[in-house]
Amino acid sequence: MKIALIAHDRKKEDLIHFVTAYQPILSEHSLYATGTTGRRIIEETALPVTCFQSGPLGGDQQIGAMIAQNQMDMIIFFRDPLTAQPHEPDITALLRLCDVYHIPLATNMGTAEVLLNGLQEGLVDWRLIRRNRE
Ligand SMILES: O=C(CO)COP(=O)(O)O
Repeated sequence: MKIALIAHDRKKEDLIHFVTAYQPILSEHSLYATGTTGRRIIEETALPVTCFQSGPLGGDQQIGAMIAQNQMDMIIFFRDPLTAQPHEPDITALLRLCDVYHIPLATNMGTAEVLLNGLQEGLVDWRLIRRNRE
């Protein structure tokens, strides 16, 4: 499964803790991330991550493009709801594409845990069928 990991600056620490805790599950999948988030994960875990541009420089849009091409299966995006982001339109566009293409999306740790446990249980296997059909 192709999973994108994204965190705003004040949520990066939370994401590192989450990724560390769920490393056994995440290591079975292909991981993608916006630039700074991805580099932090690579530095602090043993997981391989394909890094896109930093979010404000187009990383959210690159992940959105993968969704539009049916090449992304899940988004874990720890947003900071208390800080204005210069690239807010890109963030909104990414979340919108998740809804357009029915891509499972978690924007906080509670939901992310449910998603990864569901992934383990096979609840997202329909994505593989859908991705391989096109
Ligand atoms: O801004 C982001 C998502 O909108 C995250 O980008 P970075 O991972 O480069 O910090």
